[in-house]
Amino acid sequence: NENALARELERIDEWGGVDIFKIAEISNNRPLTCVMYTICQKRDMFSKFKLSPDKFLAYMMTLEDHYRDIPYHNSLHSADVAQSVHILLSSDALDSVFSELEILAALIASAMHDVDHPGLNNQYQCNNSSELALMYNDESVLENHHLAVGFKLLQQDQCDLFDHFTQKQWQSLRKIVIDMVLATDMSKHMTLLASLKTMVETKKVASSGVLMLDNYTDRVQVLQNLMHCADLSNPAKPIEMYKKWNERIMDEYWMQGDVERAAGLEISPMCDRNNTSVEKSQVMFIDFVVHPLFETWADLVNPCAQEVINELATNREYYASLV
Ligand SMILES: CC(=O)CCCOc1nc(Oc2ccc3c(c2)CO[B-]3(O)O)c(Cl)cc1C#N
Ligand SMILES: [Mg+2]
Ligand SMILES: [Zn+2]
Repeated sequence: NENALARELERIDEWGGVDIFKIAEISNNRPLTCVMYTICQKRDMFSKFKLSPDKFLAYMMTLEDHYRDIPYHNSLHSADVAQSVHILLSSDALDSVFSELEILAALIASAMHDVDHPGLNNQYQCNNSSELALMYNDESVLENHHLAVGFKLLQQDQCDLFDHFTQKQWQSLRKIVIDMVLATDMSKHMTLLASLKTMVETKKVASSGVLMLDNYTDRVQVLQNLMHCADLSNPAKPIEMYKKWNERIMDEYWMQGDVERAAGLEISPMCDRNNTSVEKSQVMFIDFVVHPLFETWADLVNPCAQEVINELATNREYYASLV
């Protein structure tokens, strides 16, 4: 079934072009390793950075093994985010805006960004004074954990993908990955979106139509918002995929609610299986979070994201019609 896998991965450059669920089925449940290997091959990363394919595969499989077998935050989701990041990075408005190292860092960040997610969110970690909340002082608890695990695994001998990098290359890659994964903490959403809006208002565009980003702060802000868009891209994908992702996130949220109810804790938003309207939650999530973010992103890379905005609007109407 290698050629079945190759065929399924052919449309990896298209938004919604790849059925991650099918990739998981035909790859013996290695969607993250397959998607990351394919993307890095297509972007010629192995020769650009002299990456060892063996170490790359060893690291990706180890990273994939450290995603838990939970309904949503498993390696399917990180494979999906990696593919979405790959496509968003290919927007014409971002053509040759980011260096190859920044692109590599963005891809590594997407693969790493939810590793070892316990299926119990930051609110639960803090309310429950968990080991992780204690470790990270209630600040972006899970996101700090994803990074710590992701980088720790890199240190294993057979996985040490960047051991030949110069100090400068390694420090640059590490800082971008940290800044991008920390930005996936939803408590940072409003700040991130505000910075994106400011950037859109003051954006400098070259005559060729590509964005002019002349300092690290601006560059990393675009990468952080790009990653955040990819992380929240389910509602902007073909409806059949969106519905599957939605079932999975609700299963995970309801499992958390069951744990909170049993522990006598206040049940987190959307986590009470006895009184959550799935459809209403999605309409609100799109109206208050996803659409404002994608609309601003579309303004930044105008007109590249128009098709994505249309898909999001169609999907919003689908759920609104069921409310
Ligand atoms: C059908 C979907 O659209 C599922 C996307 C996630 O659905 C939500 N996610 C939310 O917040 C997070 C967004 C990103 C992430 C996390 C939480 C933890 O790890 B992660 O980086 O994947 C909030 Cl507040 C609401 C919904 C809803 N519905
Ligand atoms: Mg996360
Ligand atoms: Zn995520």
